[in-house]
Amino acid sequence: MIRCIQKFSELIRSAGGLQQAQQQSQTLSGKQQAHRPAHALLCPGGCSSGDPLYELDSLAERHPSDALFIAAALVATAVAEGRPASWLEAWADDSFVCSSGGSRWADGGEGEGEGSEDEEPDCAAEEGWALLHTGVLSRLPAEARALAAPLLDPGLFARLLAAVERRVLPLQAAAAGGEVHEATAQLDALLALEAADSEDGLPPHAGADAPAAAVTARRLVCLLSQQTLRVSHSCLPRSQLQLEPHADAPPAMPRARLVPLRPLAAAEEPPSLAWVPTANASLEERAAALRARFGASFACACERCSYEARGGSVGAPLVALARDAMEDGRLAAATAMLRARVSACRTDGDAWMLLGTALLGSERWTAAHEAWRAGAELAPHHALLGRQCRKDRSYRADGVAAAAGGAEGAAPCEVHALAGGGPACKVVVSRSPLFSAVECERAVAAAEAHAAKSGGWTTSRHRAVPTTDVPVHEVPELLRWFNHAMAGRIAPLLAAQFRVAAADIRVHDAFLVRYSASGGQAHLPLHTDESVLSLTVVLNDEFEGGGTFFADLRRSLSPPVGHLVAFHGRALHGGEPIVSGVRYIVAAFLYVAVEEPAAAPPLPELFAGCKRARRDRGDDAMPAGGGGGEAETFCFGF
Ligand SMILES: O=C(O)CCC(=O)C(=O)O
Ligand SMILES: [Fe+2]
Repeated sequence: MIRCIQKFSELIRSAGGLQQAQQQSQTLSGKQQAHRPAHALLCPGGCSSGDPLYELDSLAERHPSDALFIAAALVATAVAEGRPASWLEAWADDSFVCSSGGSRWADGGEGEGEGSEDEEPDCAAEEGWALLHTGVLSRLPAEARALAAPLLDPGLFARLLAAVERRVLPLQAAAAGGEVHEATAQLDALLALEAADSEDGLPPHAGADAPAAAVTARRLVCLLSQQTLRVSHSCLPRSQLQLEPHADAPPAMPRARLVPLRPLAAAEEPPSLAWVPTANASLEERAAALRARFGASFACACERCSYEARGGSVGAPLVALARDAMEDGRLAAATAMLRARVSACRTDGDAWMLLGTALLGSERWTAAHEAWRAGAELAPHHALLGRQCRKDRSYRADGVAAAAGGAEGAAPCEVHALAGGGPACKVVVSRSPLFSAVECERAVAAAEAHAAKSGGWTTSRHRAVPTTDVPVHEVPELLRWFNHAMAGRIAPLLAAQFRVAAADIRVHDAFLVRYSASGGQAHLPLHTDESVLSLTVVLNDEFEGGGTFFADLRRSLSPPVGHLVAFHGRALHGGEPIVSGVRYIVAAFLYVAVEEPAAAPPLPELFAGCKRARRDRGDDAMPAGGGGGEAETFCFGF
């Protein structure tokens, strides 16, 4: 049996997004990469009977409540994180709200309610401490043992157990019984205690700049049912633990649960979690971590280990392995697995779709679109592939590829060089309008009419940094206008400015964006686009503020109606907040078709030096309204 205490840092990371998740009522996803030192100290997985941690596990299991388990987790956390004994003392000794009865663990007078004196003395506290003490010390390096000793004190452990029974078990019961208000109120009190700790100069719980939500996670760890944690290890885990808002209306107690990371690789696949860091860890690194965790004879037999050990194997769940690799950012490995999959099973639409996505993530735009096209032909009933290909066709039909002329006659531009150095590392702004006011008005009217009859503007087509928009290819009038403009006016301008062949420019996505100062979206946070080149076309001027903000330039560019701003997709930029009115633009993400020799990245020399930017959105380069958090990559939807 493998039972694991907790993936603390995963919970903390999940909880970091908790408020966001509550707002967006969506669960967090994606495999978390985490170091789990507390778990490593306590996990009985791989141990056999006689090992103190195995015995502690059995003792905790025999006990009717989770108290022993939780108290041991707290001690292991304190040891693993180098906390002072006062951190555990604060847990054990505070006069924290105690709404339930007394404790069976309390030693002489520590238990609060009636009953504690009368109950049978329970030797599990002593026995539990002895097992914890021996087991944890045996896993610590010699030099860490002296530091851990004060945390492994028997009296402190007994008081901790008492406190867990007093405080945590009622919380658990309240949460389980649906008394979410009661549980939330008590949790708040715990958080107040935590805040007092920090004011006293105790180390903050999850690093100096951890968000407050991380603290919540620490406490919530204690609310988890042991049952949730009885899951075996796999380097290709089926699930992960996540904190989620309670389904009931807020204020409600968030809860942790196992969430699937992917579809089953095989019908009989058992549930699994990764108990060692697996993202970007080699077979050897994982094996070493697993041996350290589960004992010298532990050998992982998961699908990923088997596949990697044999250098690829027939019958491996390639799509599941590829998804996992993509989550870790191992895109070349994912691409190879998916290529193997689609040559073995040419009609696997999911594999073709993912292959395109992996190629896109590697900025192999041409190959990505080609994979989607080939997939749609071979798996004609695959809905996503079908949509993608219809979209690609709509921008090609009478569009960019038809641009006969080269750069000759292209409209002149004002050029702003960006840091990075390559010839494409710049922003260009047309010196004269490319579009008449009438054309722009018509485009806006077409988008508004489409939104009115099709249920409104879309707000979630783009994953990381969504705009409020209407996809150009879904509005025939807009599409005709846009394709015509691309071929005749935009592509020649881009060809002249960015030294690419006009006929090679392809549209990856195009959309008409609406910003509103009075409700709706008023700005777009800093981000990079999923494109080789991007452009915006200004469609109106009935607003104040606004413009396309460029971090490198530290300013917004906001030319008059009909003008175009174009830049390479790696430039960090955003939509400057508007302060009044409504702002409309067309935005387009473009790539350049290349004859791609199998593995070469496209246009290496053109973009040399233009690293894809990753900076905080809260950077002072961003004017008010930028918000906090990470700069994101703008990914398209349909
Ligand atoms: O609002 C703007 O000017 C920028 C829009 C943008 O960056 C985008 O849609 O990706
Ligand atoms: Fe953008």
